[in-house]
Amino acid sequence: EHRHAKKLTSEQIGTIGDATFDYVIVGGGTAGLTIAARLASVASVAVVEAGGYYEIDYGNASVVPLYSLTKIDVIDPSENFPHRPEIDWELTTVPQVNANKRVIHYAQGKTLGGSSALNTMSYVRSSAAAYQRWVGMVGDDSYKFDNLLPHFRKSVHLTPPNLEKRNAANATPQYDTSVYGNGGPLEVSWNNWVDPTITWLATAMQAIGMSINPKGWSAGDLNGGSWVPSTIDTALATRESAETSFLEYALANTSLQVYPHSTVTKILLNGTSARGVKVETNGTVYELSARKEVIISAGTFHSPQLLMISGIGPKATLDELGIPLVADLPGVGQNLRDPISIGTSHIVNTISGQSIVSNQVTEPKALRQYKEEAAGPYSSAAGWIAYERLTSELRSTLPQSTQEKLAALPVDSPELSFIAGASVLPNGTSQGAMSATICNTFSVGSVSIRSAKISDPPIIDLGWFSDPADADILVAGIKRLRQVWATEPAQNITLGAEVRPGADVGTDAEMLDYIRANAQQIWHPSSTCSMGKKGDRNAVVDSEARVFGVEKLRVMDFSIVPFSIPGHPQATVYMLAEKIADAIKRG
Ligand SMILES: Cc1cc2nc3c(=O)[nH]c(=O)nc-3n(C[C@H](O)[C@H](O)[C@H](O)COP(=O)(O)OP(=O)(O)OC[C@H]3O[C@@H](n4cnc5c(N)ncnc54)[C@H](O)[C@@H]3O)c2cc1C
Repeated sequence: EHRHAKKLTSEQIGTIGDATFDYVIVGGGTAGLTIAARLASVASVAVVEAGGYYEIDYGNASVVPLYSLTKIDVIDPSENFPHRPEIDWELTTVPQVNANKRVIHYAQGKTLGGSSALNTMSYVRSSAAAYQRWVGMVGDDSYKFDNLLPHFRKSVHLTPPNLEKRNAANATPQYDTSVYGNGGPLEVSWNNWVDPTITWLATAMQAIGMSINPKGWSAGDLNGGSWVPSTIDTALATRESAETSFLEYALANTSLQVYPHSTVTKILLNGTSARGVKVETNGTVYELSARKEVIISAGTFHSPQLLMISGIGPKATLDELGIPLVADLPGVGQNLRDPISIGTSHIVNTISGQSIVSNQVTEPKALRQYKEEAAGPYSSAAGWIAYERLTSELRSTLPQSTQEKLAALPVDSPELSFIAGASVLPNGTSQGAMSATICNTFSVGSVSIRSAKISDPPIIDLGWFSDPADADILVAGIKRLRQVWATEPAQNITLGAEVRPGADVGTDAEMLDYIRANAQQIWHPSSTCSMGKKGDRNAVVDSEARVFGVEKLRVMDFSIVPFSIPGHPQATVYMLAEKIADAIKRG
């Protein structure tokens, strides 16, 4: 039941053919729909999106919260990933030389809502310390957490957790109501059901010091543990994305024009001034002109691709491909940061959402609960996340060079995050899982192009472990998680020996090997069009997202975040789009 999919009316679909708007937005994803909705309240705006409605193209897999962990098969990172070209860009990386030459499939939403339509829905802002670091990198105090707070608040409508439906006294979310916001289009709340296995793992993390953070994950302090809020419509227990929030809002309140199933193939320029974009819809090619600005919101991999194809990027790359140079910006595509993660798991004696819905006896009740009450296992996505700085004991086991790198980071920003999860094996057995993810990626990757054609996918090198510090920190992460598994609450539920990494992975060297062979992305890549100060090596846009050296052109999506920020991206993406929309309106 595609409860949310609203078809566009004929007046809301852009007419194919040359046309002129005040603003043309490239990409109807998380950032693109947010900024389009805000600008459309004061100007004429077109948003061009390569995909359609995910609710129609991908069905319940992209709508039912539990499925964000299971049925979204496009998140398979292996080379043999299932092909779903209607909602995924099907990007793959070059072999990762420091990760056993693995080729990684990197899912990215190709649909209205972009990656907010495929993500795991966790809504987690970064730390005040990280935003302070951002202030230093761009030389602009407006990036202090306190100054960003109004923009965070503007996007959100908070619904308090439904404790009756959650029915788990030991999983009552603690949070600071004052920081969320209540007037925005984006629903943020907590799941209507709590997974029992995750409750045990959360208790185990608390047992070794990851105590509950009373303010939760939106107040600028990422330390301790918390029941994580989600972008979820709790009344229906369905995914909230940029499409169900900002696009719906804009369609009801503005005359935004949407060009679905349409691909921007090039930015059009008059000298060094953007004048519009070239678009292709079902083989028809036309131009959309922008009286005021073109805004690129095509995501971390496609925004740099589009800039380079249009002559904005590293001169050497453009020269090699015979692309006429418009602006020599060496930083385009050059500062890719991808946080890396490693998992641990045990067989457990507890039930989980997935074990309930995969059992023929218990599934019908779960389905009834979901359909009739918007509750039960199907209504529940992510659960518990803890953030931590390394304990001094574990820090002292790291190589000196890695300790020095960590010492250069802000003192109150976390170094590892731990996510609790649960899954079911084919024989119906429950498995408890905890992963460790680095919060500050030192390794640097890149995005480049193989031709001037948008249909040729970008060349993506995630650069995994190009800086050995990242692998060292993951070794510390495995050790920390083994301490969690050794606590009484975890021991109460585990059966048999560790499944992953397994008893044969004991020494640091064995753990490093294991990490190179098994580490994964958590789909938070950033920084390929970094914000920075003019002339800085990686700087592509200024603090108002304007592309250096090109007039009337901005990039506004997660690619402009200048480093890998702790936390989860989407809260910051929505906030940034609000902030830049305000700047444009003021300007
Ligand atoms: C599997 C997965 C799980 C995740 N889990 C979480 C999570 O739990 N919490 C969290 O905060 N973040 C999570 N993320 C990350 C988060 O969703 C993204 O960082 C964020 O949505 C990126 O927003 P964006 O606007 O930069 O790009 P996107 O939302 O990806 O938008 C880019 C849009 O541009 C369109 N586009 C690209 N090129 C063109 C073109 N040439 N012409 C027309 N359209 C084009 C794309 O189709 C897409 O719609 C996850 C991501 C994934 C993939």
